[in-house]
Amino acid sequence: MHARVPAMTPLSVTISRARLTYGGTLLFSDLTLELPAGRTTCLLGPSGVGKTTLLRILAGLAEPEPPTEVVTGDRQPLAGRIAYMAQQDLLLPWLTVLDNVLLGDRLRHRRPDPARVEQARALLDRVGLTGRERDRPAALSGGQKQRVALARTLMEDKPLVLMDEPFSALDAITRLRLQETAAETLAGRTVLMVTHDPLEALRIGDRLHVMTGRPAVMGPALEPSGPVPRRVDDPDLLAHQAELLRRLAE
Ligand SMILES: Nc1ncnc2c1ncn2[C@@H]1O[C@H](COP(=O)(O)OP(=O)(O)OP(=O)(O)O)[C@@H](O)[C@H]1O
Repeated sequence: MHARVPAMTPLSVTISRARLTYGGTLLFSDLTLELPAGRTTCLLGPSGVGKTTLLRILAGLAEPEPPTEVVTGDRQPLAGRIAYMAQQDLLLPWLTVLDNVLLGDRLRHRRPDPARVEQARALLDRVGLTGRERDRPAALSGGQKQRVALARTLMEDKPLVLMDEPFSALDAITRLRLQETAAETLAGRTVLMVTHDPLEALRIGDRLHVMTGRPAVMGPALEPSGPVPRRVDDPDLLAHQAELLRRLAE
């Protein structure tokens, strides 16, 4: 059975003229990034350039400076409409795998109804963790924990999904599989994903941006054609790979 995240109206989000200073160092100013509705945008760039910080601003976890503005397509605030998968898996060690996936429901003081439990089980199946529902996170490998965190993110019924290197702890084959799962289950969502892997970005991104420098600037969008997930031997993907590597090396 394929678990699909329920359909919802896609939401466009733009962060414009973003500015942030940490301890006297200007990380970026006048940084603008458009996230088209229902599309996956991938953000690449060297370590420390400020990718996570930009994600955290969108998630409401970092305070930007004026004149930063976050504008949504429906002009409603973003608060409460974001699913955020952080770099660390952030699973609660005292909860089972299944209850970690259902954490959002628990936090909203809702007893998960049987349909939600079924959806959580189906998502665990999709990420290859059937049979591990009753385990605690301590019994899982790093990659398995990351898969639970992915299932939890997919379980959240939010129009904007922020993912910070979601597949970094996975072996190459699991990584390819999970990229497919994510691309399929997140279809129709507006997604911003930070990754260090150009191939990953080219497989599942509709738009790719490279962020470089200090203060950081946002490179123009690279838009590989064709539906995602793209095959690793897709000629268009390979053609874009050279351009992406060139931008990263700049
Ligand atoms: N809370 C904070 N207080 C002070 N400095 C911070 C804070 N968070 C991040 N920084 C600094 O801001 C810069 C950007 O960090 P950020 O984590 O956004 O980079 P990144 O591009 O996501 O890096 P990586 O690819 O290594 O995850 C770094 O120099 C970091 O040390």
